[in-house]
Amino acid sequence: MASPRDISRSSLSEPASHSLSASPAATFTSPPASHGSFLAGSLAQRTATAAAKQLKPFNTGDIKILLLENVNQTGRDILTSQGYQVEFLKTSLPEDELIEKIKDVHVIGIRSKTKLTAKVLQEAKNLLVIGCFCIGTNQVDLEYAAQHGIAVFNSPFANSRSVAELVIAEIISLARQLGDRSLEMHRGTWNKVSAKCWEVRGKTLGIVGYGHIGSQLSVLAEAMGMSVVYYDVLTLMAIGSARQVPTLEKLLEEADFVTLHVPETPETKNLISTEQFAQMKNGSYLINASRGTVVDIPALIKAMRAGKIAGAALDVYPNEPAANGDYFLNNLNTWAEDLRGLSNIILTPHIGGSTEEAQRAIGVEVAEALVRYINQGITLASVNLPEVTMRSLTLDESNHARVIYIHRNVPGVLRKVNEILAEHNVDKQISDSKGDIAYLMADVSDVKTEDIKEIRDSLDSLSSRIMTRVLY
Ligand SMILES: NC(=O)C1=CN([C@@H]2O[C@H](COP(=O)(O)OP(=O)(O)OC[C@H]3O[C@@H](n4cnc5c(N)ncnc54)[C@H](O)[C@@H]3O)[C@@H](O)[C@H]2O)C=CC1
Ligand SMILES: O=C(O)C(=O)COP(=O)(O)O
Repeated sequence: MASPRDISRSSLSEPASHSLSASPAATFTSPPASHGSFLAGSLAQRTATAAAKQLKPFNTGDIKILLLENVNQTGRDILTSQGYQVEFLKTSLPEDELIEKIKDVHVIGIRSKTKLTAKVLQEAKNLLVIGCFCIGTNQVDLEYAAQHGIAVFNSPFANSRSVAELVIAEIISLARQLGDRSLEMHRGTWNKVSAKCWEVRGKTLGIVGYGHIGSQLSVLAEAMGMSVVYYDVLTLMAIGSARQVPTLEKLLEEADFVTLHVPETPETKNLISTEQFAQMKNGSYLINASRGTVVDIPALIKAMRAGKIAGAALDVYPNEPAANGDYFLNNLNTWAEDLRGLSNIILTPHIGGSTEEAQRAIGVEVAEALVRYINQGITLASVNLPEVTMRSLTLDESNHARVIYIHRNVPGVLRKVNEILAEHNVDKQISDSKGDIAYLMADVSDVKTEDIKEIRDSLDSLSSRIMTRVLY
């Protein structure tokens, strides 16, 4: 019986194609009822990248990839150069269209907008791996993906500097009311004022979440003569003269500028709400370039109308549109009109990580992780599967197969797997677990096409199996 992630035998009889330009026609088995195994090649097809002296894993032209949300050209080039079939869209998709498209693909690449919920992922019967071409992975049901053997990769810090620089710009812009002055000039009004405009030198910046972005920002802010305090759920080493404070309340009491750099979690939902605004200094400023759910926006509107908060910069919103255009926030959020009517508020369309440098670096990092996973089964830097790596097989090892067995982490599995592999020569084997998911990789030598089928079928029959892949 055909297995869910099998590529059909008819396509396997064609030679592997790795051309840059053409997407080879590939035949796929129709989507089966449940997740299962992935046979990615036959022994007859073994070929190699001459330069790298590495074995090509299978007919890469059979792999279908859907890239959404304008993933950078660098990433697209890396994926197409492998010979994969790459479909590219500039926007994210509404849920019904996403469900239709995801049914067919082995790989999906997204950014922060596309919600890969359990409802969507359960339709993705062929899906092997998700690439988040961004930092945040809150838009993906990571647990569901792990339980179904779908690896998830992201780019943990390639856009951190871009976000930190945007925040620096916003600190000065808010202190000098630059947004309002510029708008007035655009409307033809000359309004030269110094009242309630400040230097940032000597002021205190409070950073909530001292991770990649928060700590980078700390360095830049100190260089401008600011004092830095930070609050984090972890005890973290201070950079420069920054100082960790024990509670969020303490930070809010001390800071002239509060900036948020936490992930979206149940704990960070409405982290800054009415009570927290009351704890902030009179005339202080709030910046949110983390996730829209972290700030209670109606409470912010009230605090700004009351003059408690002198200015704010928001880059992220609880509901964001799928594509660029003349939407505005009003269609998605009831408070949008009130927000737009406030003074000294900078509203940007989630551009914290949107620089050429960041997008190029993310494209390369995530695409390379996808290629390593698709071709070699390497899970290094995966956010939801155990990290397992083995070196690539070389041309001299053309009679090898790489067996990947993703399984429930229950007692006795290794014994059963080794009984299956015992008939062959296992050159290398490595296995690791993360929670109740385990990942095993073994390189087996002197195997024939029939052996591969037998190994795969035997592993598929084990009750612990989540997914089996046999490469080469
Ligand atoms: N606006 C934009 O374009 C971008 C937004 N982001 C957002 O920024 C967030 C932060 O990014 P990174 O600094 O790279 O993440 P990170 O994971 O390096 O740092 C997050 C820090 O927040 C801390 N934290 C978690 N929960 C907390 C809580 N309840 N209270 C206080 N601290 C808490 C963590 O311990 C960690 O130190 C991302 O999760 C993403 O949502 C990231 C990149 C671009
Ligand atoms: O990297 C992140 O988490 C971001 O928020 C940036 O998202 P984007 O790639 O601009 O959709």
